[in-house]
Amino acid sequence: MSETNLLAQVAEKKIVPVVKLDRTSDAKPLGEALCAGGLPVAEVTFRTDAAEESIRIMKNEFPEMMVGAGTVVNVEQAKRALDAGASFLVSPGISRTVVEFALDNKLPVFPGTCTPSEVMIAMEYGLSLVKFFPAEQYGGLNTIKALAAPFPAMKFMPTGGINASNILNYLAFDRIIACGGSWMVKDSLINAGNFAEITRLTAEAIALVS
Ligand SMILES: O=C(O)C(=O)C[C@H](O)[C@H](O)COP(=O)(O)O
Repeated sequence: MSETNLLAQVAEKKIVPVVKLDRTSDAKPLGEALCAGGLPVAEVTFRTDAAEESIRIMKNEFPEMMVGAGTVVNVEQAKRALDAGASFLVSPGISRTVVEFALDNKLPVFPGTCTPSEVMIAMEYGLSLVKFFPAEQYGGLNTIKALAAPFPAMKFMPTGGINASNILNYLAFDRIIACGGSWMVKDSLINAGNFAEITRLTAEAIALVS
């Protein structure tokens, strides 16, 4: 998928569920739960060893899903994400080697930023969307508004501490195209196999932002 199409899809959905999977066997039911809730999107974080295979499983089982890799902190993980079929990469911070690998492989990449210098590094690479992480802890919407002002072409995807009670505040700012978050896909729900609750929270989140 081209970066333009991917950005359009992310902007349409407005939410990117950030997932941590301990077991690859949860990948299929989680994909099902997200699709059933109306949000066929997942950022599967490389915080666990299950990430690579889970991305592969979700892409195979649900070809319509937009499955990206999160917490990509080095090129080795970026390669594994590409090999598994990830549609995009997200990092908690900005790594030049990860961004260069993504650009060389035409894989959309959304690095984490929270300072003007980091946004400027993203701009040097021609990126048009960055993650703002950790959003709530770094001052939330007020900080994003101040940070966005000098960079009129840059769009932001805040992540960290966002949930059903504050997402609408973020999305009301037109430079924020989507928010990342784990509130509808909490580890505790996944590990308990409570996929019905994941579908319910996902549907609730989609209804909220629609
Ligand atoms: O691992 C990464 O690369 C991250 O960026 C961390 C996740 O984005 C946040 O953990 C999600 O934040 P919560 O919605 O507050 O759970």
